[in-house]
Amino acid sequence: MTDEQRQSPAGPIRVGVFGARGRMGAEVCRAVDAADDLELVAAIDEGDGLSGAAEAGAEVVVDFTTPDVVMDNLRWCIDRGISAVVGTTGFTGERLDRVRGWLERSSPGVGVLIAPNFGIGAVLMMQFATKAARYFESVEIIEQHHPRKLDAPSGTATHTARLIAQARAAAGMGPAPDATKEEVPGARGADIDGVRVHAVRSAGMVAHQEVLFGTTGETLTIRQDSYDRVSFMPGVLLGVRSVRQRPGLTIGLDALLD
Ligand SMILES: NC(=O)C1=CN([C@@H]2O[C@H](COP(=O)(O)OP(=O)(O)OC[C@H]3O[C@@H](n4cnc5c(N)ncnc54)[C@H](O)[C@@H]3O)[C@@H](O)[C@H]2O)C=CC1
Ligand SMILES: O=C(O)C1=N[C@H](C(=O)O)C[C@H](O)C1
Repeated sequence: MTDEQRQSPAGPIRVGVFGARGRMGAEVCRAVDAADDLELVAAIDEGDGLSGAAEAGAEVVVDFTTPDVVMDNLRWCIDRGISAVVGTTGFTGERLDRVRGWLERSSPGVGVLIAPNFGIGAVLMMQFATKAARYFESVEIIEQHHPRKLDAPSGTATHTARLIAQARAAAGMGPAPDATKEEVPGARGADIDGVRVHAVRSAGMVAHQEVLFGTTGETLTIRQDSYDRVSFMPGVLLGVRSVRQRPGLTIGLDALLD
């Protein structure tokens, strides 16, 4: 990084992208390139080495890689005082605690935003589902994705299930009643904090989720569909523009939309 690069606080935000040749990373590179207030200074994928981002003076890194590598990437950013916007999945409670620990020991002002879903509709779908949770005895989540997705259930479905379980617990409700004996293991989906989650993988899909609630005589379905990865870009760019004003760890896009 040159002195000239360091001395441009009012200039465009200098952005690095990790996972730049992936489906999401490539879209993020295009979106950053097209934004007047952002400058794409590093586009890094597997095998490139991360140091190019520091050498180019990245102030914010956007990570869309894999659950296997994202923790090392984040540690690398935090150690160098680079803020990060993370869409990569795989964040358990234990992982989030580790990130918080790194941030407590980092230079002040480093922000990390980890969002299971950057789609505005998806954020609202999770909020609506959380609001509905206490009114319905039954709840099931059906997530549907493209068949090249590496993980199941999706980060969004896992996060939604946890939010619903917390809302039910706060209302004094336990898991949804279910008398079914599985004749084939997995027939009833995964159990996340007492909420059943079903993962569909199909050609022709991008990212979709339904939350199905049921009570006596009625059901409520809350559904969100991302038909194109551009749907995630307004949320990602909002994160890039905001993350340095939010030192520490922010989980989810909700706080940035208020
Ligand atoms: N939060 C959100 O809104 C969204 C999150 N995702 C998540 O983002 C992640 C990526 O998804 P896709 O782009 O579909 O996957 P992808 O497989 O198309 O892209 C991942 C990229 O990361 C690269 N990579 C692997 N190791 C790396 C390393 N050490 N350094 C730099 N690059 C590395 C791969 O070579 C690949 O190009 C997944 O976890 C997915 O679930 C996807 C869409 C939206
Ligand atoms: O891999 C994807 O495509 C997506 N991953 C995220 C997830 O696991 O929730 C977000 C969105 O569903 C797309």
